[in-house]
Amino acid sequence: MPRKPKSELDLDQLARIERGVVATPLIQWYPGHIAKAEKALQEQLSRVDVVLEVRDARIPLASFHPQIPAWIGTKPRLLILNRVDMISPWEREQWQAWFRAQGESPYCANGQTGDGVMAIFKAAQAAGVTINERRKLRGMNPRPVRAVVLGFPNVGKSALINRLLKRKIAASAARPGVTRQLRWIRISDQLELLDAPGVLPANLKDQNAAIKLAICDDIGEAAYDNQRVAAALVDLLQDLNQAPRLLNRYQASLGERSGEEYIVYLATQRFQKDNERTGRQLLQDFRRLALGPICLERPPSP
Ligand SMILES: Nc1nc2c(ncn2[C@@H]2O[C@H](COP(=O)(O)OP(=O)(O)OP(=O)(O)O)[C@@H](O)[C@H]2O)c(=O)[nH]1
Repeated sequence: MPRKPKSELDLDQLARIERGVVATPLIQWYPGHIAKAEKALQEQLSRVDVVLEVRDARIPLASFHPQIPAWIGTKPRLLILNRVDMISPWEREQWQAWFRAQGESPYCANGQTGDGVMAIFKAAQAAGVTINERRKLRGMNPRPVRAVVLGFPNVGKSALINRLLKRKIAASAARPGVTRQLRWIRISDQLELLDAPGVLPANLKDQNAAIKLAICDDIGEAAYDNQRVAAALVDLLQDLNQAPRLLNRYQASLGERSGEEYIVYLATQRFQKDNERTGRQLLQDFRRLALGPICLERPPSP
């Protein structure tokens, strides 16, 4: 049986995206909430010396927030790939090499265990040395470096802050949208951090990125259909030659099925023909590592 082509944007949906309606075929999010969060954040950004940009290691490209470069201008920035425990060591090496080739040196971290956090702490403090040297020249007293932690919802910003602080101060939970307010937190005499709510671009036109964000639950208060997003995950696993993981987990082989067909098939085999529940379960299994550590993106070829 030939594989079915994946669903494409229909013209009406494309037109809505072009008109600036915040929508993608699968994912819909709420501009009011975003605008409010962004305004508050931009007000604070002028006070910030260094930016810690956190991305999800499972989707290092899709979790790039397109507005961050414009927001931070020339401020120093540390790139952090968090959730590195959720990808394989090989995938991690591939991505580090790719970023290095782009002139970036990402810090790899695990917000749950604190691995990699000390290096970030030191780098953020080091960025402040120049700032205080300049202040000294102007006859001003030194002050702690002010850093902001920025990234999509649920990428692990608060977990990283808690690890930096060695205690739980920032609310962190396994669902997006936990951090609601901007808050300055003093980490040490040399470092203050601004914990910001996860920020979503008001206008994400790349539907592939939106789907990956939804698969990883990095999309905040968005509405989407679990069944279709799970089908997209199956298609992605197939493209990454990772379909055997589905067989291992569910004893149901993908074969030549499309993602959508697989969900229906799996629902029949394992979930009393409940397609929605099957989609939800598959997404949950991926997010809880029941399918094993997997990076959903490969570094682009040079
Ligand atoms: N496996 C794993 N889980 C992590 C990691 N970092 C954070 N988490 C978990 O992911 C969930 C979300 O983390 P948060 O720190 O709340 O994420 P956030 O970016 O602050 O989320 P918002 O408040 O929505 O912006 C929590 O359950 C964390 O324990 C990591 O590196 N690996």
